[in-house]
Amino acid sequence: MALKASPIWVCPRTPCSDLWSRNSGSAFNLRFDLEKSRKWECCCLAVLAQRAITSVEDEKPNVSGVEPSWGIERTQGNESGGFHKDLNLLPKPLSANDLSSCSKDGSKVRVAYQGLPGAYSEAAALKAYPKCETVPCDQFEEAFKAVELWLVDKAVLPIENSVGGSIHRNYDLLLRHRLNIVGEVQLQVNHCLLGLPGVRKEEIKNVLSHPQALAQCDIMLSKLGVVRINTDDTAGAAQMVASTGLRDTGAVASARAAEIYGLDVLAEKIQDDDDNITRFLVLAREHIIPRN
Ligand SMILES: O=C(O)C(=O)Cc1ccccc1
Repeated sequence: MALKASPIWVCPRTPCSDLWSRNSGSAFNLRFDLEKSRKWECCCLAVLAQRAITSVEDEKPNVSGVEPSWGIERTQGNESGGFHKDLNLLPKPLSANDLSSCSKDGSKVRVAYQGLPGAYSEAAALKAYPKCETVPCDQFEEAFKAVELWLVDKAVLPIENSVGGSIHRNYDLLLRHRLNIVGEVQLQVNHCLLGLPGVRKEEIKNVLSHPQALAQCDIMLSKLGVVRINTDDTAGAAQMVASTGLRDTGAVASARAAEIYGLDVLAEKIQDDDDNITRFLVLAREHIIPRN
């Protein structure tokens, strides 16, 4: 059974669905984003133009002075007239430092993710861009669309887990959309059993969570003999426990979700495998162009 999180926003971050709703604030958002996208395009063009100028200026005429010799310098005093490559002009490999928290126009990067505040995907977004504005979306599909429509700069998508393996549905999404993979984040996932304040874990009869999270905590949940109920994301499960006020219902989610939704952590690190790592992809409209 898939439950849907009720739309109670505890955290003041902008939910993705709000970005294209018809209220006046969102219309402003959209105008603002279009304006930003224009600025961004101008900025990109300026960068490309600058690169073109730099490349031309860097060009040293070869012997005939006709053909360009970009990236290649004549060796001084080399009688045979051989050439060597200037290694500084070769593209440098990309590194995690290439994930800047600022977009090209200097504004904060906005990163869409599926779920509510406190979801692991949000943690992944913040790991990739520590100062970013995270934008929660109901579904992955919406996170993709938010990038395609220039409402946000990036999206994060869980793609595989060290225990559960590939998340096939998300590979399908990558094929259906034309976004580029511009980075990856690996997140150590420590699941907690959450419940209403004052509840003991023995009182829990039902546990809500994302199917991956429930599967990763199979041993603990079997020991407790609870009924498992699927939700869209782990933070949504925590929010549901908090909003329904059911004392016999718990959630598998992060310690941060417990904090956000005012729940108690009844048990920590309840995943079967201690080394539970999820790999997330960072997606964007633009390609990464290795810098020179
Ligand atoms: O539901 C979440 O919090 C997610 O981000 C998806 C997920 C679920 C379980 C492990 C890692 C990511």
